[in-house]
Amino acid sequence: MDIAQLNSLSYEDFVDVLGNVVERCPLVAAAVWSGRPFASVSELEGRIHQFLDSLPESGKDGVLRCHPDLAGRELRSGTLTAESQAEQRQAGMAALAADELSRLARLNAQYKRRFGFPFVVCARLHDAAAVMRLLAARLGAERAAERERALGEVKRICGLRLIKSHLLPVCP
Ligand SMILES: NC(=O)NC1=NC(=O)NC1=O
Repeated sequence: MDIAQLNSLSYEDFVDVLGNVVERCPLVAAAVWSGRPFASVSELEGRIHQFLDSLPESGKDGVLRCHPDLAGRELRSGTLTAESQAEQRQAGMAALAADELSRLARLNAQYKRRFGFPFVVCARLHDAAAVMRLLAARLGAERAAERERALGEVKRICGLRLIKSHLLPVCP
């Protein structure tokens, strides 16, 4: 699908196509539909970023809270979205040893207690060791800075999902 076809979609079809570029937040696609026609998918991506940045802190926290834990119960129960499933598997989350799994679960729980939202990273860009290192390092961050850092990861995940949907050129 090219940008002209995207611009011609009803908001229902637009949300069908783009509803999960931000994990479990179809509101984002539904909101940016108002901004069509987009000159390019990069412009669309920019509108998504603007929408996310415009949210109040509670809204940003809400977006983050829609993200499933890495190697969490949803990966184990097979209830992840297709995108998350592929991303987490690529980062080696389905192949962790028992001790790595329990360390990750402990760090995730510690992170959630501290920040009130889950640790979010663009899993496709890291392997399991890097994920652990990032999580341990970010535990010490200040809350407002960590919220922005996590939202940056949501934007990276969104960009890769736009590429996967053949909408965003590989080298934007
Ligand atoms: N908590 C997370 O970071 N989750 C995820 N990151 C991804 O890239 N895919 C996920 O499901």
